[in-house]
Amino acid sequence: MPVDILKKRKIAVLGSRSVGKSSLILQYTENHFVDSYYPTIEATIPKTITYRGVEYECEIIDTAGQDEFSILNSKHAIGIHGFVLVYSVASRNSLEMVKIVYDKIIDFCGRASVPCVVVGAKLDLPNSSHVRQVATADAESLAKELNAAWIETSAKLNTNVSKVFELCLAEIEKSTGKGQSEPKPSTCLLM
Ligand SMILES: Nc1nc2c(ncn2[C@@H]2O[C@H](COP(=O)(O)OP(=O)(O)OP(=O)(O)O)[C@@H](O)[C@H]2O)c(=O)[nH]1
Repeated sequence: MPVDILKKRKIAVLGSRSVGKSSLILQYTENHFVDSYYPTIEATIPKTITYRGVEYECEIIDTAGQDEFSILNSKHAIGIHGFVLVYSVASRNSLEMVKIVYDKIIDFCGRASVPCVVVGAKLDLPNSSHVRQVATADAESLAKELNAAWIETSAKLNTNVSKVFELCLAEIEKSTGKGQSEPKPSTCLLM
């Protein structure tokens, strides 16, 4: 009888400070939301995800918020199968940070592209022009440029939260080469 290969996937969640990375993960893994803000240092959360009838043993890596000057931690680039890049729909800067972080990952890994989902968080915030700073069309077009999936979510209302991780697994599977049984995690570019 064939022995099933345990499908292990590492997913890193990156983006600016306070965009809602931890809240997204907490809602997904523990089904609750907290209004208070506690800056993340770093955490790895195990989660078994069943997607299209297949069980994946995932490690979701929650990271401290990045800015344009932060250096990408090698742990958040090497050995990662898929990336969730989060911005807040109420922060234009945080969308710009998605592109900056993506470019840092690409530079680090020396690959033309990496499996990625761009996530617009805090969808529940009022849709008025003085709150919402990111038009869906702008975010969608950035995701297209990065060859990434895109979705808007609310961790507060649990909208589209599980879809984020399913999309990420779909992107990872898409990147698996023909004849390859398992996707290659990102590696470091040797200079
Ligand atoms: N309205 C609303 N607020 C949210 C949502 N998600 C997160 N928040 C709030 O935004 C703040 C920051 O959320 P975090 O999840 O800690 O953000 P983070 O990106 O992990 O922050 P860092 O650890 O600094 O990188 C908290 O006060 C959350 O309650 C959401 O979907 N809707």
